[in-house]
Amino acid sequence: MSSLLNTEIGIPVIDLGPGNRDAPSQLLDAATNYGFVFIENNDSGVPTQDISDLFDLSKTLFAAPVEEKQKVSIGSNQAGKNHGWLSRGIEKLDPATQQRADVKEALNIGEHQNGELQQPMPQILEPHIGDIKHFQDSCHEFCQRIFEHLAAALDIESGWFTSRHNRTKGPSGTVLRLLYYPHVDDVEDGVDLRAGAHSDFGSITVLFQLPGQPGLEIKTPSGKWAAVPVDPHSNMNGDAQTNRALPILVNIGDLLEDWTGGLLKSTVHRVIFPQSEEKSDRYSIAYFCHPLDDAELAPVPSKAVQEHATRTGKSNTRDGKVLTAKDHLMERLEATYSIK
Ligand SMILES: O=C(O)CCC(=O)C(=O)O
Ligand SMILES: [Fe+2]
Repeated sequence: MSSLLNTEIGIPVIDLGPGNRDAPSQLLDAATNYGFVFIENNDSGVPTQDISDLFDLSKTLFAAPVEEKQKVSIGSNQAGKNHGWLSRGIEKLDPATQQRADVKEALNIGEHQNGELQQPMPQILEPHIGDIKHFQDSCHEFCQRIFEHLAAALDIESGWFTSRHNRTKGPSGTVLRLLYYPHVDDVEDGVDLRAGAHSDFGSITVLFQLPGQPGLEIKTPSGKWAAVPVDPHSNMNGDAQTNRALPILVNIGDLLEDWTGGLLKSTVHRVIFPQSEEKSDRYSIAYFCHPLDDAELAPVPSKAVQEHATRTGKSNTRDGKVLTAKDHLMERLEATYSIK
C-alpha cells in the first residue's frame, strides 16, 4: 500500500490517483478497520488554494460581531433544519458524559439547490457565496470519487452509491461546516473539550485541518484515545509541512455503517485541547456528505456486506420498513438535539 503510518494509530494514507490500482481495496480496508483514512490531495482532490481561502473566510466570519452571526443563528431557522450559526455553549456532542458544552462555534451551510443556498448567510460572507458553492461542489465530487472506489471494492455497480448521492436529483442532509475552537486560558483538564465524543451521522465526512492546530482524537478498539495527526507525513502538529498539499482526512459516518450492515466503521472521535497548543485557536472545515433525503437505505447488494450483516444482525428496517436517508438523519438529530 502506498501508505505511511502515523505514530500512534496508523491511519492509512491512500493515493486515489490512476496509478494506484489497489486504491479500492486499500480504501475498503481502512474503512472497515479504522473508519478513518487520509487521501492524498492530488489532482483528484480539493484545490489547496480553495481550502486556504475558505479558512481565511472562516477566520473573518468568526471574528465578526456576535450580533451579526446571531442574525443567522441555527435557532432562527425552522426546527430540524440544522443550518446556520451555533454560538459557543450550545452544542454538547456527548451529553451523557460531558459536564460542559463543547468549546466551539460553528456555521452549518446546507447544499445549494438550483444554484442558490437555502438559508440566510452572514453578511460578511455574502460577497463570497460563489466561492462557497464552488467549494461544496469540489467536496461533493471528491466524495463521489470515494464512493466509486468503495463500490468497486464491494463489487457492486459503479454508480450504486453515487446515484444515491446525485444532488441534481433532490435535497439531502449534506452540510458544509466551518468550525472555530477558541483558545481559552482556564481549560479544566478532563472537563473542557472542544468537541465531545461522537460519531458522525452521514455517509462520509471530509475534514480539513490546519498545520499547528492538532486536537482530533479517535477511539481505538481497545477504548483508548489516539491522536490523529494534521499531516500524517510529518510530525503530530503538522509543523514540518513541506510545499506538498496536506492529505485530506475522510471518515465513515453512522449512516454508511448502518447501510453496510456494520462492515464499514463509524468511529467515535472527539477534539481536545492539546497540551502543547492550549493557547492556540483551532479552525477546521468539515463536509458531512449525506445521500438524497429520499434514498432508501436498503442493504447494499454486496456479498461482503450481506455476509457481515448476517453475522451482526444489523439492519436498517424499522417494523419491517426500510429507512430513507432523511428518516435516518432525523433519528440521529432527535437523539442529539431533542429536535422534534
Ligand atoms: O474539528 C474537528 O477536527 C472535528 C469536528 C467533528 O468531528 C465534527 O464536527 O463532527
Ligand atoms: Fe465528527
